[in-house]
Amino acid sequence: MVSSKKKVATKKTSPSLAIAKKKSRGNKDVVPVEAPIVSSYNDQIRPLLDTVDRLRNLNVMREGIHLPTIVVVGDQSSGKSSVLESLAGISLPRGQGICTRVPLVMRLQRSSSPEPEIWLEYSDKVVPTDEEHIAEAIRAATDVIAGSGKGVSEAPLTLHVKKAGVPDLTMVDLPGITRVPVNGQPENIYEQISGMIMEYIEPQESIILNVLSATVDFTTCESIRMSRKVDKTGQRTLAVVTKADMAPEGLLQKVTADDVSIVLGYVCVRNRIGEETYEEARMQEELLFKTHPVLSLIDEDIVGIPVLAQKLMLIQASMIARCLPNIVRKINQKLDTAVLELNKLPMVMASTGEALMALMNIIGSAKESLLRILVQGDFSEYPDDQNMHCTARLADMLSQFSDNLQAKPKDVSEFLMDEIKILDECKCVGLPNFIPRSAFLAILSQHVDEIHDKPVEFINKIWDYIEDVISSVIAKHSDNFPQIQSSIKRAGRNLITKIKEQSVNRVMEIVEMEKLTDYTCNPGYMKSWTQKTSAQESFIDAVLNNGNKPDYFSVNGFGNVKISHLRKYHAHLLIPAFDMKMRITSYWTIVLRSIVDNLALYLQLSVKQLVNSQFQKEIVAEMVDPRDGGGVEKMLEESPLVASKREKLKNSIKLLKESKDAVAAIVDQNC
Ligand SMILES: Nc1nc2c(ncn2[C@@H]2O[C@H](COP(=O)(O)OP(=O)(O)OP(=O)(O)O)[C@@H](O)[C@H]2O)c(=O)[nH]1
Repeated sequence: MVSSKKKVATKKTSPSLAIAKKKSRGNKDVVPVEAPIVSSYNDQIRPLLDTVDRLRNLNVMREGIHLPTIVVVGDQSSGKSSVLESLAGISLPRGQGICTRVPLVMRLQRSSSPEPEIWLEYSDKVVPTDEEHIAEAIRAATDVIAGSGKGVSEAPLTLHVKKAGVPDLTMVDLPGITRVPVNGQPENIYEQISGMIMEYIEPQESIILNVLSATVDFTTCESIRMSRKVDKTGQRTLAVVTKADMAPEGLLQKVTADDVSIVLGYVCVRNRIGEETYEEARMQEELLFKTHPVLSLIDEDIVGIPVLAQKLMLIQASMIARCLPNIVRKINQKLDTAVLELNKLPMVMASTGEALMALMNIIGSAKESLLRILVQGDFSEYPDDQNMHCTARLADMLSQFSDNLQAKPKDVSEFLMDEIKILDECKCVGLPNFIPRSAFLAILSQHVDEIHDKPVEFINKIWDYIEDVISSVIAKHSDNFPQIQSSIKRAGRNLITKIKEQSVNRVMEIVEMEKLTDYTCNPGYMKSWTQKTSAQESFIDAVLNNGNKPDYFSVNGFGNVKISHLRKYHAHLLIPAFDMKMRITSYWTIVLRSIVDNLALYLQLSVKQLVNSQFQKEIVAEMVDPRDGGGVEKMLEESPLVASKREKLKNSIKLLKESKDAVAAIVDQNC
């Protein structure tokens, strides 16, 4: 009967992940008496599995190294736990509704002992159990981890099964995906479960065992949607179709059509039902696929738990062989980085002298950094942080200030009126064509008052910026001494406050000086004044003599200005007013430039002084100040942060070294 059966379904396994050997359905001997994953255990594969197992034992995943793992996913009640049970020949919690509420890592290990050893591990606890009580023990452990309700938890539970007839195969069973929370489940149950599933199936090293119930349309399965997100082409997805007995019609078409693109292929199974023993269940499965009028048409290479078991073993072995070189590389890389980081941590200091030395080193290296970024324009230490490219940022700020200072102010009064008013107030008995110096100084003072705040604002902004820079440089260089960071930063802040005060005074002096004296040796002044004043005669003519009485007149450097309001003034007031306007305009341009120049030079000088001497002095003074509990002494106590960092790094190094040893044999063999 078997030989006459038409084989229709084709297998889609990739050549590297070849399927298990065929078995005759007529031969009753193939029904396993123990767990089904037995038979051909390849001696070449065994060392690979052992290596990964050792790495898993060492918990190398803690270091962010993913190991090849079979991850079982499926919609709720699709039969995930039943499949695992069938594979391992043990009872797991099964039923309607959510049973698996935490990631269950199932580690099957072949053992030569006739007595199975079974134990659970979770939250540093080891709970021995036996075949009859596994389900109960898992339920109890799940309640401890995820609470007794219906909630889920990300903390894994590991079930070790050391038993004759099972190979080293590690699978992770995850909670079934549910869209709608059932009674007592949190509202975000879907997000919680799907997040957990994604975390397990995302690594390229994971093999996705997608459990699909024959009773549903595969294209609507949430687990398919999720696995396709991380494995678009289905290269690392294998589908197990459960409940073949419940929905035999159309199953053949479903697995043949492969609407959901599963490259590693499908295996249709019938799990244990009710109180059947595993032996009975396997026999029933065998019988079902052999005799059922529809199911018997499916290719025998893709039906039954024994086929699934063989297939998984080969897929896992092949995945391990493929991933191991990369795992070895990652272990070495992570080990190197951890050793380097540990070496960078400061020594534990035994005396004040050592602490002082360490402090001087911090100050010295911070000072060097500041010198490079603030004075020399060398930002190689911070290539990607533009804020720390200080000379450029300071130049930007200066040029912005210069533009802002020299921006033409909006004229509040009409053309020449300020000058006329001041001249009128400064008039005295004397010849009319002399401009009183007091009038010129008065108008100059008016101009200075208008811009007075800008240089002060600028200098404050500059020091605020430098304070930020100093603070990040200090933080970087004292990273290993968090216990003194606040004192050093305080010293930096105090220093900037002092410098700011001095600078503001200095800047105000620079500005005030401009009020008192009108002086420049800049030839540009005479040139500009001569140019501007040459239009004086025609201007006066347009205001006073032009019969057309024009309302506007074009003045060089001012554009078309209104002149109609000036007709009521006498020429002996208009002429000096025009002259004074041209003088003050020519002079003011020079004053503004000189303010910018002075500030720029002053800034350079103060930054240099800050870095070269004040910085070091201020920090040392702060750190040895006994009022503050002696900052240097604080360095003797290792900060808890560094201590825990040191501990963590040491643990990582130990684990990575052990992992390196664990893979060494395999690496040597393959070299
Ligand atoms: N008839 C039949 N019933 C099955 C088969 N596989 C599983 N079941 C039943 O389907 C129900 C759900 O199976 P489980 O194995 O608990 O499903 P699960 O996906 O682990 O469930 P959750 O972890 O709660 O999402 C149980 O009552 C099983 O007995 C099968 O092949 N045939």
